[in-house]
Amino acid sequence: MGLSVKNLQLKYGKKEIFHDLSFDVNEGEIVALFGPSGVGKTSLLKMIAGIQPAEKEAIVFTDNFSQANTVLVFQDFWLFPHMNVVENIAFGLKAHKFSKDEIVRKTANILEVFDLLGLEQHFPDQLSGGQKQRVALARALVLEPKLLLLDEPFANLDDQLTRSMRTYLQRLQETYRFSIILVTHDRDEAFHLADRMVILLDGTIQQIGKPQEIYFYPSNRRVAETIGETNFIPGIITDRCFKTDEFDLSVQNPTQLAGEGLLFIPYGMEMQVSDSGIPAFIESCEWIPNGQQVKVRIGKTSCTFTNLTEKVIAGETVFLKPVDWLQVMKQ
Ligand SMILES: Nc1ncnc2c1ncn2[C@@H]1O[C@H](COP(=O)(O)OP(=O)(O)OP(=O)(O)O)[C@@H](O)[C@H]1O
Repeated sequence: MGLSVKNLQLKYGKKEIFHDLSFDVNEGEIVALFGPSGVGKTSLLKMIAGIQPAEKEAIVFTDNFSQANTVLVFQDFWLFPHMNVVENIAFGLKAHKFSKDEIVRKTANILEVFDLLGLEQHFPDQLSGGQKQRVALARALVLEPKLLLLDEPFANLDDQLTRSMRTYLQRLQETYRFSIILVTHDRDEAFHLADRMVILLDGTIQQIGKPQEIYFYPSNRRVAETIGETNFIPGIITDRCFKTDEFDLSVQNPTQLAGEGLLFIPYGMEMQVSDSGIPAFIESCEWIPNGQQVKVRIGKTSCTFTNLTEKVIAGETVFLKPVDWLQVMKQ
């Protein structure tokens, strides 16, 4: 392991932001902290970094992790405007009292790793967004942290730059095997980068799991809605059977619901176009880069699917069979 957060609380004055947060971060793991604005993600990173107080024993470093080798990179980079690129990168090394020779060697090395050669004498206001971000990451990684805390690292970059920076970060992480806690609003970013996601909602952790687990099997309706791309079909649950006027289906019923409930089908669930199953009237088909986005009506409910096994045509009625188990939820 590396970091354990145990029953962590946060209040500002009388206002409780979160309570009882517990999760672990393992060596070499990328954990995405995902939740809406104001849920306390930045405060949590600051507590882990030790720049905001936390209760004793609530943040525990193990193995060779420690607060001293944890580095936080803020959303807006916080580069020192009066220092050039080299001075910004060397700042932390000087503060940690590395020798002059070591500072020169480490700085030269990281400039190369981050593709910053030629920009050494530039000041932050002479750099593009992507370059500033690379300097901010270089300044953090030159300290060789075991744990890197990233607060919305790509929020100020355009889509193309974000994609290339994500790949860049992944490559570095694979090479140096540090752990990352990544705070993000961006679901796709979390899906793309994280080994596990921590879903923070309404002052508590709602679910911890691999991105695919959370996408296909969210623990409740709030998580499903926060992740997005959700179809909910109302019906009646009896044991492991879900029934509507149009179809019935064997389902997963992890919380043993009974009576009125919802069948949850994420847009990306693989649905086989078949000669029996859920009857679906095809309302429209749209081309999307990953295939076809199909809008259908199932009973009275409009649904969207992006992973049908066959092409379909608007106006026809087909039958759909989920390739995997579907899950029911409370209304
Ligand atoms: N020093 C402070 N004093 C009082 N309230 C604060 C302080 N810092 C943050 N807050 C409040 O605590 C809540 C959580 O803030 P925080 O920045 O940690 O959330 P967040 O999830 O990171 O939000 P965002 O995604 O918008 O950055 C917010 O309502 C914020 O206004």
